Amino acid sequence: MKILFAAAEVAPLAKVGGMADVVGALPPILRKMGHDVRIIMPYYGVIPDKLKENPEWKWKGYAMFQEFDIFETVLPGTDVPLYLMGHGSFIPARVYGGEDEDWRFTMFANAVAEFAWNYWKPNIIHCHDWHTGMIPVWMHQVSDIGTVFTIHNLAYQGPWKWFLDQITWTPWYMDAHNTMAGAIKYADRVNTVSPTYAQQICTPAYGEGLEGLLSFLKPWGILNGVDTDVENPATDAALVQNYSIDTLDDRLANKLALQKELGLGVNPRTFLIGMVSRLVEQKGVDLILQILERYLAYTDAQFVVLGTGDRYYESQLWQIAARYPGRMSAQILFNSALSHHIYAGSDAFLMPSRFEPCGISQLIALRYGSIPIVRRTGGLVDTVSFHDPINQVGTGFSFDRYEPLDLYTCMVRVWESYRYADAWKALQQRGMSSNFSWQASADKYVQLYRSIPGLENA
Ligand SMILES: Nc1ncnc2c1ncn2[C@@H]1O[C@H](COP(=O)(O)OP(=O)(O)O[C@H]2O[C@H](CO)[C@@H](O)[C@H](O)[C@H]2O)[C@@H](O)[C@H]1O
Repeated sequence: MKILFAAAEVAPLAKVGGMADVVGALPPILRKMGHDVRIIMPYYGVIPDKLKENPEWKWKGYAMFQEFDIFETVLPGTDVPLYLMGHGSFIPARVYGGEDEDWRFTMFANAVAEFAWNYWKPNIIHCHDWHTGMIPVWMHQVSDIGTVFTIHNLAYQGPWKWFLDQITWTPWYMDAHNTMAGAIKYADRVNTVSPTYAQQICTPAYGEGLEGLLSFLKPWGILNGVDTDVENPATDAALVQNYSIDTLDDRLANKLALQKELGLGVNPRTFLIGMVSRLVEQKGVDLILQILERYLAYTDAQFVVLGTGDRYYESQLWQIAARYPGRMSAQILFNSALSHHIYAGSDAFLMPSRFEPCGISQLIALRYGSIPIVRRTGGLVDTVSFHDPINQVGTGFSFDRYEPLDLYTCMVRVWESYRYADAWKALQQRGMSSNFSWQASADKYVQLYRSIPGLENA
């Protein structure tokens, strides 16, 4: 099967969150399974520094009255052909933001459609989030190119139809009020990234206004995986000490190094909670802010947070950290190496999300032996099971209601459980041996592609 992945983020070249991990990890596996998978993404100003060789110029096309260039290279560390769509609006060193964001990504979507019509024709274009949402709308009447639309974040729905009408060609049949709604309505198949979230978005509580459409279409839920080559504590070059499930005691060196690196009190037995996250409403930061000071006052725990996002959350976390020197560190930046220090050095990993399509951070935490503390929602339900110390089952701690008290009591429970070193070690080992490799997900994506009429045997 010929499959073209189109996305705004692809790891390791341009990553803001988990979508980049997915689009960076799934194509190499599908390629190993024998499919001709290629990726297309915008040629951001940050990319040239991350490539060893200059990409080769291949083709010039036109989209929304703009000329764009197509360059070809391979996704670093893989044999997956990668096409970079070059246009002046993508040169600034950012992925999202800016006043032209809606226009810029709609033009990218249009360029991908032109590319697929005129340069390399796939059987399927696999689109990710609203940035590529107009592709299924335009391809709706093209019989030999199918479309799959994957929802990573339903909260961002892209430009409204009236704006699309002004900037681009919206087909006469497009009966949808914004880009995301159009993608959902006209894609041949729609999925999201976990079975539980696939059900939740069919309800008003999680559907972001699209629950009617979604409950009618019943999206597939295919769980994300984790890239086991990249996210591997036994080989991770960012760590001061590599370790595995069999050499778990070696892990401690990473905790001591993290405490030192971030100016926390260096003590092997002090319970250390880590968090690596976009600092946005979705991730439950408001809940944390309501209880954090009380928690730091009641326990001796340390807390490290790495992330960027909403200015209010950034400054609140920073201010609390300033009030608790040696106990808390707020790192308001994006830094992959530091994120790995946190996964490897923290005892527990906090993710009290308001909603969570799947979540990759908790999967990385499990692999690195940091015990997830999660709210039972979306993909967190499907990936973290409740720790029961008596029966020695489960991989993490969770709470149900989106309430500060529920998070607080859960975090106190975790702090107390940490004192039982043997049970804690067994819990870490169960987490580290859970299997969330991409292969199972890749098999399901192939099933999804083949469920499109005409592609049964492709
Ligand atoms: N400041 C920082 N520095 C370094 N690394 C950082 C960082 N902030 C975040 N990261 C990294 O970004 C990734 C976050 O991925 P998640 O899937 O957990 O959440 P996200 O909401 O971004 O993804 C969305 O898309 C994915 C993919 O489908 C879904 O799993 C998820 O539920 C959905 O919200 C992790 O690899 C994490 O380590």
